[in-house]
Parts: sequence; structure tokens; C-alpha cells
Amino acid sequence: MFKGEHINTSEDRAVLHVALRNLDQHFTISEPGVDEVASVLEHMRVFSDSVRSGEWKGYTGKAIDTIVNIGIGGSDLGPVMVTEALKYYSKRDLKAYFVSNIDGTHIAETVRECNPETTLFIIASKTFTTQETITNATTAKEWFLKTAGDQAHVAKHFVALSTNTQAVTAFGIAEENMFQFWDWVGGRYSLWSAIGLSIALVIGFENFKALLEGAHEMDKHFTSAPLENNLPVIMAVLGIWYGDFYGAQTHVLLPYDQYMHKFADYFQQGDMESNGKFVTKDGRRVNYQTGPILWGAAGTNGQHSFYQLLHQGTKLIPADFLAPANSLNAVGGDKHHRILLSNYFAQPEALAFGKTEEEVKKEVGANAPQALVKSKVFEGNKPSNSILFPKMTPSTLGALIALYEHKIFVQGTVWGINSFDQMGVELGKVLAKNILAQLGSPSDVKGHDSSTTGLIHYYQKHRA
Ligand SMILES: O=P(O)(O)OC[C@H]1O[C@H](O)[C@H](O)[C@@H](O)[C@@H]1O
Repeated sequence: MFKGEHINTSEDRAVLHVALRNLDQHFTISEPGVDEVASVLEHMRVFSDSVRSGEWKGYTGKAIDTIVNIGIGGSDLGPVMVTEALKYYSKRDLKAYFVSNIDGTHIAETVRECNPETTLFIIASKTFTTQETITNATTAKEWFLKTAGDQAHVAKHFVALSTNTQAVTAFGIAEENMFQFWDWVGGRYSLWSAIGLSIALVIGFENFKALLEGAHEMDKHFTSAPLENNLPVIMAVLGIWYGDFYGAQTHVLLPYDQYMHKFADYFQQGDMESNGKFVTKDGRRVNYQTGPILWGAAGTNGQHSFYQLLHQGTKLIPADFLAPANSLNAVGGDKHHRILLSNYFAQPEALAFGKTEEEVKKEVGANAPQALVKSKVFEGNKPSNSILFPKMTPSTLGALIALYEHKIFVQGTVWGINSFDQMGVELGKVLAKNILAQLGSPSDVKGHDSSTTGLIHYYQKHRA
């Protein structure tokens, strides 16, 4: 990966998101675009500074006070997760919205909050062909032009983040308002690229840079630490151990930090789109488990909803607990954080050591009904990792994200699969396109099973 070899074999691409955070450019890679990384970053710095300072003006001469990132998958989840995780560092008078879903409700509810004179739309799409994003962007442009009138005003209110210059210009966004990246940046690894523009706008370019630097520190650790001290490697082999040898089907991420409430959502794509593969790089069907089902929620909310199953259910669920030693909001003389952390320390202990029948009997008394005693037993022996860091900063977050990225990479390597393509998302897209053309009238509906046909007919009968 670090040498720029085309390890994404099915698409014949290099995988070089690590080059985006090597700001010293110590790269000896001849891949096209690597030598442009610094100039795109500079473009991002100049642009984000001018929007944040109010120097960049909308078509009526007013400063921008709202940004709307329109993108989906990797062009949405990273910016959403990072701007939430680093909200403490954000510019409070710049509102940020993220529109991803094709459901018209998403864009409609968002533009209700926006003033066309002071809103900047960031159209984020690696391919610039994604149906959801192009449809949402077109709707946003129509909404904008309804007030602004003149097509020439688009230049002050729409920018694009993409690898596809042709499609961007065809959409009506000038090349100078486009922030470039390259096909060696996978969508789910793209927050480090121009896709991070909304992050730079929200937290400022210097903080965005610190995020990159933190990730680069983890890259250095990953490439230099001996295996037995190598964090991504240790986490990867633990995951393989429980998944392949103990039959664990899922892995849960449990950040005890409200700012990280989108962390699991983010790595659902990061992990499941990378390692949800049943075919090896050389085309064989695996006869072992590959990527886990990844899920999670911010603590302590999860404790009051699904932890019951972690502690006493019949499934083995390896867990990662993450927390900052210091809160950025030491509310109530730090009372909140102490309570939060006491839970963060308690849960892995409870999972590991549980509570025996003898211990329960001591509590409820020797004469308590046997069924009651049994219901209070925790079997324990449930694995978890605890990650504790000084506090949530841009560089710490960068390192944490890179840690999980490399864990996923190591696991994919051990399983012999290609972690960097996503063929499994294509079939649904093709079928949806075919169905879209048939929605007009019942006689158009052809070539489906009876269930699908019946559902479409029901929709056609009942639509307003
Ligand atoms: O950035 P885009 O080209 O619009 O792609 C957005 C998303 O689309 C696809 O469904 C891929 O599975 C994702 O990996 C990607 O992040």
C-alpha cells in the first residue's frame, strides 16, 4: 500500500490515502496525482479561510453562514463523523448540514433552514455520477436559482469535490471551484482528501491539518512498530481470532464520548464495505469468516438499551471501548466525566469477569429461588479492547481513524480479499435503475418475481 503498488487488483488501482496525510511528501511514488496533493491542500486552505473569514461573498454581497455538503457513502460519512467528533473546535456561527439520502425529505428539510444568499453547497462525489448526489445537487441548484435567478451566481454558491472534471463542468460548476482528488483514494478512505473540505470549513484548516498529521503518526507507527507492539496488527489479529476461531459474527464499537456518536456509523462503511467479501483476490470462495458485522453507539446510552445482550445473550460480541481521559466539557466540576469514565472502566470488567452463582447467592440469600439466582449470573469471559486517550483533539481523532483503517487492511490481507473494491453494491443499483423505468404504468412492470411485481402494482394503485 505505502509503495503505491496496485493492491486494489480488481480495479487495477493503487491505494494511497496514506499519501494524503504525508505532508512532508516523502513519497517516491510515481502514481499520477501524488505530486498534486500539496496544491489541492493549499486550494482548500485558501478557500476555507476566505469563507470562514467572511471574505468570500455570496451573490448579494453577504458572507456565507451555512454550508451544505451533498454526498453519500464515503462522500458523507467521514465529514459527518469528523465534524461531530470535533464539534468543540467548530466555528459556531457557520451552520453545517449534510444531505445524503435520495429521499426528498432530506434536501427539502435542509433547504428550509437555508438562505440562498448565504448558503454554500459542496457537491461531494468521487465519481460525480452517483444518482442520489447528482439528484440532490440538481434540486439544490434549482432551489437556489429560483431566488438567485442568474446562472452566473452558481459560481459563488456551488463547489465540487471530485475526481471527474468533465462531469463537474457539465453540471455547471467551473473548474476553479472544483477540488480534485484521484482514483487511488477509495471513497471510504477519502475524508483526508478534498472530500474533507466541509471539515476544514467547520473546524478550520489548521485543525484539518492536525487531523492529517495525527493519522500520519499512526501510519508511521503501523509501518515501523514490531508486530507484537503494532496496534493495528494486534487489533486485527484479535478480531480474526474471535471471528474465525470463536465464531463471533459482529464487533461493537463503544465510544464513551458523545462527540464520537457517529464513529460506529462511519466504520460500518469503513469495515463492512472493505471486508464484506466472500471471494479472495485470486477468485476462490473463502471457507472461513471474513469481515464482521460492525455496529455500536455512544456510551452510556447503549448500556440502557442493548448491553443486556452483550452481558447475558447467547452471542459472543467482541467490543472496543474508547474514551478520553479528559472531557472537553468539564461540567459540574467534572462530575459528569467521572461518572462516564466509571462506567467505561466497569463495563469491560463486568464483561470479562462476570458474576458467579456463588456471588449471586451471597447477594440474594441462599434460600432464593434457583431460577432467580440463575437469571442474575453473568458468565463473563467476554473479550474487549479498551482505548483511552488524553482528550479528543484533531490529531488524536486522526490517529484513531487511521488505527481502524489499518486494522481493516491487515484483516483483509490475512483473509486474502481485496479490501478496496465494492462490487457488492452494484447489483441493487442496476435493479433500481431498471425498476425506475417501469414505475409509470402496470403494463410496464416486466421480468420480476411475483413479490416485486405485486409491490410495484400496489404502489401504482395507491400513489396520489
Ligand atoms: O463519492 P461517490 O462517487 O458519489 O460515491 C459514493 C459512494 O457510492 C458507492 O455506493 C460506493 O459503494 C461507496 O464506496 C461510495 O462512497
